Amino acid sequence: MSILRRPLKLALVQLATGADKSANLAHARAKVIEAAKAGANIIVLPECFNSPYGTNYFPKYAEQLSPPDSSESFKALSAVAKETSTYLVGGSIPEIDPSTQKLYNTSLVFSPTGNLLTSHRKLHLFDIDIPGKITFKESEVLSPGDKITVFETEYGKIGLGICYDIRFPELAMTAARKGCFAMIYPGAFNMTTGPLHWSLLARSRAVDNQIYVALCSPARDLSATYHAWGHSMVVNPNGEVLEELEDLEGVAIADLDNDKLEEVRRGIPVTTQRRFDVYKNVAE
Ligand SMILES: NC(=O)CCC(=O)C(=O)O
Repeated sequence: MSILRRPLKLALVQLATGADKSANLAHARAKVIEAAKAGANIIVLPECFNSPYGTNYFPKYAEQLSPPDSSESFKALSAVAKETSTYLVGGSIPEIDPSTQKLYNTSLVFSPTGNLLTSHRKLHLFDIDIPGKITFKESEVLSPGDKITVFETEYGKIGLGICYDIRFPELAMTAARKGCFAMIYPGAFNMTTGPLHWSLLARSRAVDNQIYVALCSPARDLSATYHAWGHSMVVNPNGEVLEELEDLEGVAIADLDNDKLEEVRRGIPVTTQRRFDVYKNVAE
């Protein structure tokens, strides 16, 4: 059963990023502090918040995450989580595993004391080809993760995915069935699929599972090679958009509570009406 133990404020930082990693980290710190001052308890940064988004950038910006001291981004995220006493879902960064030399798109989550709570390597790589619109192949340089990520907070359990992961309902459903009250996705949709599917997918995952869903994008930068859709948003368990930004930098803050979760589940009790006796193995 998904439970949100007490009300919380969730902040999405739709960050303007550039090519200078240290400047991106400093800017992220300033915006996290701004969100914390506005009362946020859990703060989310976008996908690839410390680098431009593109397969040619991932190897150049990749950091080794172990030991933590070897990662500039790990240290910066941990420090600002501690400084603000907030949970910080640190968007994602390109990671290199020194033992295999494989690269990953990885999200780090920190507790209010600055300790690493969990990390998620993007499970489903963004490989698409829409002729005349967009071709992107993360798998040219990245490897996929191999686990579902759920982390515990004082508010309850939260599931974590990265961007393209939202297209796979099985991930959100598994997390919801493990008791998560929310799914959080740092993401960076584009100008083709953003208008088509960004909001639809967020609302679908929320309605499928009767949970909160949050998507956090970088701000749109038309001088970059990849134009992010923006539109960071928080959706409630009824599929209603609570907060949504446009394309520019900003911070969206939404109030989450358990009453809404319970009300929606009482009214339309799909969580208890599922027929797993009929569709017990969807992978067949
Ligand atoms: N960074 C991504 O995974 C982009 C996903 C995306 O744009 C989509 O349409 O899916």
